[in-house]
Amino acid sequence: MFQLNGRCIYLVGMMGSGKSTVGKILAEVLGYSFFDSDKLVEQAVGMPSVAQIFKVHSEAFFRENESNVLRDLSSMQRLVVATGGGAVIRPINWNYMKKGLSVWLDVPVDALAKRIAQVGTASRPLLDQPSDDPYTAAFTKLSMLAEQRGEAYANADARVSLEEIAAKQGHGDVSKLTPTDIAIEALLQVGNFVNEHPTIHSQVGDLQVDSHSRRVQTL
Ligand SMILES: Nc1ncnc2c1ncn2[C@@H]1O[C@H](COP(=O)(O)OP(=O)(O)O)[C@@H](O)[C@H]1O
Ligand SMILES: O=C(O)C1=C[C@@H](OP(=O)(O)O)[C@@H](O)[C@H](O)C1
Ligand SMILES: [Mg+2]
Repeated sequence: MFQLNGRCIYLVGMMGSGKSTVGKILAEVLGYSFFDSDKLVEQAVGMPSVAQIFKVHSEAFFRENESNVLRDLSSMQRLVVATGGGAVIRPINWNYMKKGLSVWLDVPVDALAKRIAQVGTASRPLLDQPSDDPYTAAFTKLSMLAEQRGEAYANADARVSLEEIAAKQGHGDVSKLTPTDIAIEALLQVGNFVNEHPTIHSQVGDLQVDSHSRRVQTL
């Protein structure tokens, strides 16, 4: 059982880790609104895709707009925000995200590359290497990024490790985990963090997570 007091939840993690997919489920369960920061940057810039923003402008231009979006969101309440995978590399973004709670979706690189190969790399400009097949392109670049960014993701308040969930479920296969399994673990980890870092307590709005019955109840 824990209470969020309307604090926003920011999902961080590598491309393909499921931030956008799991974020929508979390928002629904919590009665929060969902925002995808990539979509908000597209709207702010007036372009239809992140890929086009990278192409017409630059990664630096995208990062500047990404920070502006996170700054604007940080003054709001009751949001689940799926950040872009690179949001963690700018310290200023942590100033914004620390106004709420951050959750790292920690997914093995091989699983990330398999997911991305299924949908293609076109929408993720950093992975789009036309000379390679999509799995190899994604795996090679993601391995490098994971190495560079590992410590930045570890700044998050809570970590959801797919390897740990799969081990708990007794099969060790992360590809069997559904977005719902991951959302439930995220709620449990957020609950642990909130309970270990108590703020002023009130009974109304407390959340009770029961991972066996898969129920989340607002008291
Ligand atoms: N638990 C999961 N199992 C299998 N595929 C998933 C899972 N979560 C997300 N995906 C798929 O992986 C891809 C990347 O997910 P997405 O939510 O867009 O990640 P992110 O926003 O972190 O880049 C999407 O095609 C999505 O449908
Ligand atoms: O990791 C990154 O640097 C990026 C991740 C993307 O978002 P997703 O993590 O939702 O794919 C998007 O912001 C952009 O292509 C850059
Ligand atoms: Mg996304």
